[in-house]
Amino acid sequence: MPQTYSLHVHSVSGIQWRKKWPIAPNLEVAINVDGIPMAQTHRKRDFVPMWNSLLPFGGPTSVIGLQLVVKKQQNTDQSIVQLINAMVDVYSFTKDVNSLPDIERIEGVVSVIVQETARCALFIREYTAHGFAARLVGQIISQDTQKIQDFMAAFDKHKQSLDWALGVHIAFTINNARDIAQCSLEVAKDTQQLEILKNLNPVKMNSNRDGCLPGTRRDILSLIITELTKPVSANSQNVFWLYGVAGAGKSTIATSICQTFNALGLLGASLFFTRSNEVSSPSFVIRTIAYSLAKSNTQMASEICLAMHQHPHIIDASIEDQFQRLLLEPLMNHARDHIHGPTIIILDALDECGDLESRRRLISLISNRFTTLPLLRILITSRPDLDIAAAFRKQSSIVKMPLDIATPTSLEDIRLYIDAEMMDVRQMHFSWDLDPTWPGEEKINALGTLAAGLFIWASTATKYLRNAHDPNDALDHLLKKGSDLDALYAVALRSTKFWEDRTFAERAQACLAAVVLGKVPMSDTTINALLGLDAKKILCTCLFQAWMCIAVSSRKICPNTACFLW
Ligand SMILES: Nc1ncnc2c1ncn2[C@@H]1O[C@H](COP(=O)(O)OP(=O)(O)OP(=O)(O)O)[C@@H](O)[C@H]1O
Repeated sequence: MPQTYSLHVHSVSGIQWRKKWPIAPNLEVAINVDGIPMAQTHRKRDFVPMWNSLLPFGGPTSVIGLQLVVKKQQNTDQSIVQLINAMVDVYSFTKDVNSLPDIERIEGVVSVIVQETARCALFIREYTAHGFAARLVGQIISQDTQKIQDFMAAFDKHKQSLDWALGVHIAFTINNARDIAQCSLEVAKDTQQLEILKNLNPVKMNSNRDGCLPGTRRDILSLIITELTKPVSANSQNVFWLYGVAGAGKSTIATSICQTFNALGLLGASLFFTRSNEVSSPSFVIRTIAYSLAKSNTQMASEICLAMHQHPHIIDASIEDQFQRLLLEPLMNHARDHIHGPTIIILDALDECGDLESRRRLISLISNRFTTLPLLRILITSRPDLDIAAAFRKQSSIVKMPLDIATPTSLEDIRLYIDAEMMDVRQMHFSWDLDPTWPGEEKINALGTLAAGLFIWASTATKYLRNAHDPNDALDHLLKKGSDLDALYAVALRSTKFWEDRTFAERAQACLAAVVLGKVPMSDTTINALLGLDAKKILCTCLFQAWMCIAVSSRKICPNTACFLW
């Protein structure tokens, strides 16, 4: 089956092939550098200049740059120098790029090599930024020597695979090579250990989602990857909070980050909470992270099994105890003997994990204690719900990353998304014989304006068009009707659960109606007067998202929206 590939280059994390849209008649290659589209081709001869153009970002140039730095700083550390030479050696094939027989033949091997390069580069960065003084006196920890040897063996094997792939046929060595590449991050194979670990009773959350459309979210993805891969030093921040309104695209960004680090073998755990799912409970969080970490690293598996042996009732203990015994202590023991690249933990949609009451202690644990965890970098996404925002905002060691829907880049991302989705709509409705440029730039822009930076609106609108009988009619209807965000606002407002308080609901109803009918302006003073001080905070929280959307897009709220609430 012909397939499309895009080659993503991150200046910090290396290169990554991503399979996308298995519909192209030919192999199609798109190159993005740090998310910025550079080129796209169907033909091999176009691939050569593209490949050359990315060398400064992820190819030999940066590897050689790294070599110089390390050599200068650390003449005595021959093992690392040898490792870097092995990396450079593997890239020597790029000189022969003109003689490549066929991209398809080598894509698998190249994919593995670039992933391995990224992991190796992260290891070297960590290595050079960590415990440098100790190595100046010639000390190198035995585990690190082993790790360097593993990397070198893997590069050697990749080089052989590449020669083979170039000379013989399609590179099905990928599986074999990938096995070797992952040898330093072996899963816990010991069946006895696995049996013990199962007692953690972890939950499985569906992470089978699509990440960002290539070309979208490049700024924020690049920023997050850069932050997550910074070498850890004693005072560096390791918890990152990406927050934004409902439907802004947070989970999709988290999915892309998850896929990137999973491909690099650096993902420790990922939990995607959903409100409707009973396993999205705060009580499962710590033990599920511990289980995933153990599965991704044999030494951590041993440490956690030991902790479970020493504390047989840990599963029934408080989450604070679980944090101490199953995460903090094992990680501390592990960190003492190993230098690591980052291990990434992703907690997506924290606002959907339990409710205000049940997650109170988890939020406190995250804001006060997660920052002390060695080795881990933790990415958290959520709406800015009051409890989460209050706890995280006051904690200076948590990095706050707002996902602003009103920026020109967000609006452009949505436009890109609508454009790509329209291609699908055209293909789906081929019987209408739509023009290849349908629906045209003007209508795409109009849809983008209506979406006002909200991906959820754009995705709902394009779903509606896909399912419509006559897409032309449906599109005109949609454009005439304006942005029917009522349903979306209703979900956002209702999800706050404050509506169960009858007094509050009645007051808010009156307040909202007055604002909607234009009797009073929407201002803090009005809200104060109508709801009283106590309710002000609540109102700020629960209407924040919806009203912010309206303010951004300069649209008026429709009275029907309010009707959904009571
Ligand atoms: N960069 C993107 N590329 C393609 N689709 C996207 C992108 N961002 C968001 N979407 C689509 O928009 C919809 C909403 O996005 P998402 O669920 O990530 O928002 P959210 O901010 O996590 O919302 P909530 O707070 O309600 O959980 C999804 O259906 C997703 O497929």
